[in-house]
Amino acid sequence: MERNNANPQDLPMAVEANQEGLQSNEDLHLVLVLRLPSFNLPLNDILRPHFHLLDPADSPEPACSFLSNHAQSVRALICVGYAPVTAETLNLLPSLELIVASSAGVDHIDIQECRRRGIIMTNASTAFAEDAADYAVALLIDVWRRISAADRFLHAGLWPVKGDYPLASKLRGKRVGVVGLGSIGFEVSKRLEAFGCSIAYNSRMEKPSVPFPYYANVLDLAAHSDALVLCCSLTEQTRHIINKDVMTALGKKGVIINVGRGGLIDEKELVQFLSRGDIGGAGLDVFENEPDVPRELFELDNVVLSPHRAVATPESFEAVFQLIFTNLKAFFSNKPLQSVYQIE
Ligand SMILES: O=CC(=O)O
Repeated sequence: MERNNANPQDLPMAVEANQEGLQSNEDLHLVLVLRLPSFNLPLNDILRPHFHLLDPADSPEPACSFLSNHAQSVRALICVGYAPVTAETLNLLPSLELIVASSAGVDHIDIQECRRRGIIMTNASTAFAEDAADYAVALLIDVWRRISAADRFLHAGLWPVKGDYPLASKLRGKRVGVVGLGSIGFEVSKRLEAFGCSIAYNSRMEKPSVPFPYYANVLDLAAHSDALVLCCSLTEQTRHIINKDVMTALGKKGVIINVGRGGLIDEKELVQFLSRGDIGGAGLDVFENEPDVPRELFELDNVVLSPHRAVATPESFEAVFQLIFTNLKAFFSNKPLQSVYQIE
């Protein structure tokens, strides 16, 4: 999947030219890049003047032997997109200290093995937060106001035939439960407050600095919400956090928006609940088995579907490249990292 078609020279990167007096490739810090070959970002071109990049995808050698032969002393790894970083891969990298992920979600990385090894991880949710939040709110407005469904009604020429389109639902006054109040969830709550919604949240821990009511479990949050917006990471603890009981608690008018990961929802149950009208609607940017989307969802007018695009704008990719650069530079200069992913 091509994530960005921007040319490196078009990127208004604030990455200054080699200010540290690095003269040759040998002077540059060694960084391993792991990416699926189809992931073709201009990131390597941007980083190459500053770091000595090892990219197995550019080599004819099989990845395993490339890592064994060339990556024994690598201390920093950039994981581009959703390239899996398994315990087996990590075993081939005995000197690894840092993984810089270019994504917000890190469920493709064996984070427990990282914790065991004391490997620090950074992710990109701060760089993606605004775009992901805009998209989540857009999906919610779309479901409540039935914009995509009304669009289909007009495209099908049904207005003159069927008359006025049914009324939809107002945002102001609705209770929205945000699941995961990290950088993305926080941006969602700021936006929805401005629309006159009341916000409550569930997160790994209560956040004392946040004025919204906290629910320690999602079931209680669902029982007190008109919509749930899922913004949390997919981990062993959050897999299928939205299950049958939570959907029942949310109720027949309840709406679910997911910009996190498909695995946060028991998708088979969701399809059943939506098909029976046991919840009110859904806006889904992510799915359990992407790019496969349950076909039943295509038939439902109260469901808005999107192909995992919530975070993706050229501007957010620029911010991610900047973040990756800043974190790598800080790491090699023994300075504090700009963003650290807290492994539980
Ligand atoms: O889903 C997108 C991401 O995790 O960056």
